[in-house]
Amino acid sequence: SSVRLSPNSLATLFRFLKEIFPVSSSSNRRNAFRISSLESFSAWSSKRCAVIGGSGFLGRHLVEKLLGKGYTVSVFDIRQSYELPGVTFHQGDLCDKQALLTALQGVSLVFHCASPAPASDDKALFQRVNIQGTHTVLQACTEAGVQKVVLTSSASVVFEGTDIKDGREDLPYAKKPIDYYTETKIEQEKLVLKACDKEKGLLTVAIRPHGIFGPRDPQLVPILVDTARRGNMKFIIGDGSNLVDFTFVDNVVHGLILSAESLRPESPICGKAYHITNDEPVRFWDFMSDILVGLGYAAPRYNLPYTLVYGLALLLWLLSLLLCPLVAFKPTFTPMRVALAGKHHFYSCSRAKQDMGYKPVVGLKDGIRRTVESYPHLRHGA
Ligand SMILES: NC(=O)C1=CN([C@@H]2O[C@H](COP(=O)(O)OP(=O)(O)OC[C@H]3O[C@@H](n4cnc5c(N)ncnc54)[C@H](OP(=O)(O)O)[C@@H]3O)[C@@H](O)[C@H]2O)C=CC1
Ligand SMILES: CC(C)CCC[C@@H](C)[C@H]1CC[C@H]2C3=C(CC[C@]12C)[C@@]1(C)CCC(=O)C[C@@H]1CC3
Repeated sequence: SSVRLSPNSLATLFRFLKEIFPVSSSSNRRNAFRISSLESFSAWSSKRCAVIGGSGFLGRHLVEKLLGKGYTVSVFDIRQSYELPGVTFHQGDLCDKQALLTALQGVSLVFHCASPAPASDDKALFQRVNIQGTHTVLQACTEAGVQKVVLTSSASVVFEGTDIKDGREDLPYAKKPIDYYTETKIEQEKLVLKACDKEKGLLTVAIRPHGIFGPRDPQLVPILVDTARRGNMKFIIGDGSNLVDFTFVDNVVHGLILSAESLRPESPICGKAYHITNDEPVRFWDFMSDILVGLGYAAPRYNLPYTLVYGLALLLWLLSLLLCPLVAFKPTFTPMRVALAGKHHFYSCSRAKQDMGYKPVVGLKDGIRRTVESYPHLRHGA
């Protein structure tokens, strides 16, 4: 195995030597001599990673799993939401290259999981963070001598609001993305995949999860419960037969780590995108009902025609735009949510199964149960 020299490699080597040759007991010294080749240096440094967006929902689950697998983790995020032994926090904006460079010292693997929340409708913010910011992340990775970048993209990059059944990765990117979030996730994925360059020693891959749920998820369950508490979860949009992928967070984490560990110059995954889901498409409204009933709320019962609800959502959204200088209101049923609730959108994971041996580690039923149990404060009557 080879070690690529980078502007940071001397500092990294120095830290490595300090770690394996501490001034200490004779048993430590014996250990130090056991790990004395360049190969072990390479193995050591490949266990040092950074999680950009590590304070977020997915990022934190990823950090916890990485620690359990013996990685040393640096978190880079605009906010610090927790503390954990073994994790170094670097608070900063990913558009700030200098701040990133500090966090990437000695790191060989970067997971990029940061994005503004999809519910925000701030075009400029999405462009700045997801496009310019990702460009800055890639520049910083190159300068810091990072060898692998794993992006959390989204299966939505191919979703235009019309049915997708068993969609594969070769579907074209959405020509009319449903919102700014999706529009900028497309550009972000393109940037990261294009940056894959074996000659320069930077390998990249994009993981595309869909509908992530699990403990501490800040959007799916809280939005659902909020809608139910306001008495608006009585209706099923469309006939209720549309199949959708929801992905338990542990499966996304598994896919991310698997891809990082499979990412080598000779691997077929370099510069490619991979769908990672639970691989168990489910009726959208059955999934919502399972969560609602699990938390003590009634399941939606009355069907409404899709086009009627979509039209109303569009009208409300336009009104909210027109009236925003006078009254600030955010409709629950945005056109994007209506499309996600009323259309088929499920994806094939066969590429991930074939190229990296992906298999979900937690089934849907189990994932739902664990999620419901993790929200005692959102139970009906709590
Ligand atoms: N949740 C889902 O269903 C899906 C998510 N994804 C992708 O997975 C990734 C993680 O999503 P998720 O965990 O749900 O999102 P979260 O919002 O929980 O996590 C994202 C984290 O990134 C931080 N962040 C935002 N902007 C910046 C910035 N400029 N610099 C540094 N950090 C920043 C956020 O801080 P703050 O909260 O303060 O903004 C947050 O801590 C995202 O890339 C998302 O696009 C893909 C498919 C589905
Ligand atoms: C009010 C109800 C009709 C729907 C409530 C649930 C929704 C909040 C969620 C159902 C599908 C989810 C989803 C995402 C966010 C939360 C939902 C809309 C994403 C847009 C998150 C970011 C992505 O990359 C794609 C996701 C698709 C599914």
